[in-house]
Amino acid sequence: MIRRLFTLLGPEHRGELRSLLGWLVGAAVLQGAAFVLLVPILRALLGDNPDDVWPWILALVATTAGYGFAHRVGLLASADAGAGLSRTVHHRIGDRVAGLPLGWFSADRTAAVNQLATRDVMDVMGVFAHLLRPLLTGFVTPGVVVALMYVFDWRLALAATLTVPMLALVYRWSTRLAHQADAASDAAQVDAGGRVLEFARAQRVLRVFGRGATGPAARALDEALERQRAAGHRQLSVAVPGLIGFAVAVQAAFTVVIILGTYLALDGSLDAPTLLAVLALAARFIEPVAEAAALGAELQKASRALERIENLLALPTLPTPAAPRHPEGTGIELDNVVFGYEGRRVLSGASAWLAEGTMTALVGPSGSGKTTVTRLIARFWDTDSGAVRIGGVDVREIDPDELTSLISVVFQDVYLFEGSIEDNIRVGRSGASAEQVREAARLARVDEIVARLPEGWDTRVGEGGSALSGGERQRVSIARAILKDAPIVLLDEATSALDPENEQAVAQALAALANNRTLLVIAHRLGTVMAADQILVLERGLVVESGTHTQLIGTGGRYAAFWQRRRGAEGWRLAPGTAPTGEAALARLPHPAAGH
Ligand SMILES: Nc1ncnc2c1ncn2[C@@H]1O[C@H](COP(=O)(O)OP(=O)(O)OP(=O)(O)O)[C@@H](O)[C@H]1O
Repeated sequence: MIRRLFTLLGPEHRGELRSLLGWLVGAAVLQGAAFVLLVPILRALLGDNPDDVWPWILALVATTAGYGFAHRVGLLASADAGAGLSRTVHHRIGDRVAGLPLGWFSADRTAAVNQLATRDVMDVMGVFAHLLRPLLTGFVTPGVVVALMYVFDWRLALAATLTVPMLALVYRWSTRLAHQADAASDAAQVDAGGRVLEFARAQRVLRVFGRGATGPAARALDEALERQRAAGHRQLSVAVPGLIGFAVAVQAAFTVVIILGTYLALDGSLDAPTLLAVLALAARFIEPVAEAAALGAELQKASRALERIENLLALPTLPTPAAPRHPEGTGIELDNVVFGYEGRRVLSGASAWLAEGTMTALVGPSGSGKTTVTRLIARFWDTDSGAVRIGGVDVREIDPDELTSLISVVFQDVYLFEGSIEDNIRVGRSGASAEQVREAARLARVDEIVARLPEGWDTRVGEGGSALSGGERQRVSIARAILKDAPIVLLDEATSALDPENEQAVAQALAALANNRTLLVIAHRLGTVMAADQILVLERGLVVESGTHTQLIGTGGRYAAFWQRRRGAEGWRLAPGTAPTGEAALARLPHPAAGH
């Protein structure tokens, strides 16, 4: 366990931890020595020459002072090590989580990471802060006593030594029982935690259907909580016999020593003062040893927490290039890209070229992999085969920081942080001046939103940005991207129905963003599709058509069929600001499954 902790913490903490261990072991050894000094002191006091006691008393004072000092330094070092450990482990977890592919973050795993970063780190930290000292005292101190007893009476010392394997066996049995019970209870607890999260997240949907407190989600939660309660109960009933068993074993071991001591004393081969001292020692030891046994269960718990942390830290992150290359330009190439989620193929050889500084609209039926294409360009995942290149360089060979600085992503579901609109735009570039933020806001027409808000720029938008409409949130997000000024923009257009004014504002914001940038838009509005330099039609995992609106209409393929349909649709006018929302329209692109 200690070795695993050393590995987890890395070489920078090694010296500090070694000295902590040194002080704690030193304190335990001195404590054992101080206990054993009772024997010569009692012998001298009760012997023929009581004045012989003084050197022993001096030795006792020196040993006790040494123990006090080492104990104090050890205690302080324990607390420091605990705090340092939790900092380091939190950083390690943070670094690893930041490098994991986004696909890893399912609801269950998010709950597990939550538990890992809070409870598990605390449990592991507790090893240094609270467990190590009493555990060492419980094991090292009696060990030292037994070893030193050989100096005074080898027979009693031998008897005490012989009880050690028996104690060790019972101890292992008792901690194994505790381990089994705790593992089951931990699993039930994580499950219940996950269900609580799920229940809270699903509230909106559940309430719409009027099933908040009685539906299947609530039942699943109830059942998970019941399993947790039952596991807790089982945990106690399984672990308690082990603890009692160990306490009985400790008592038995000392009873053996005392009986032997009494026998030897009656026999005349052991003097009364030594017997008295042994009795005193025996009485003192039961408590720390039993306490250490109880802590063994805690140690097991910390060991399991440590294992979960180790497992997380062993997860493969997206590999970073050993010798990063700089892209030349911002043209994007999809070269025979094959990709699937957990084995389910989404893209099966998609190829396309997005010329630098142009706008490409990506269209295709729902689920055809449009969002996936943008994720692969931003390297949220790596392709299974084929390559995504930016400026001629495979994204896997570009330094991750450089890749991040090259790309702005505007999601469809824009998340706004608790704070003012200004704070939210500044996320794009934290060092931007107030003027730069205002200019970006003006270009994305966020200033109009600000004008109608009660406290203007200082209005707090609230977590998630619920104070703003979907189109307005997307305009804030576009302002972020304008401020970031990355040469590549990947944008998932808002599908929510927009009023004509908002529609026009979003279109203008997009136009401002497109300015000289390589822009890929998952287009849901026909106006956007029309404005693109190039349209890519994605279907069955392939780019089945590419070209301008005029070219694609001319070839009479998928896009043209969709277009014909739209032209026939009632009320459809192709003018900016009045185009019908495109999601429904694009969803009617002929789908292979529909036999087109
Ligand atoms: N994280 C994920 N894990 C597993 N499957 C996923 C994940 N994300 C998307 N998928 C699946 O991959 C397929 C393509 O999804 P993607 O979101 O790329 O399609 P899309 O064309 O953008 O769809 P839409 O227009 O509905 O947003 C879908 O079947 C989807 O269910």
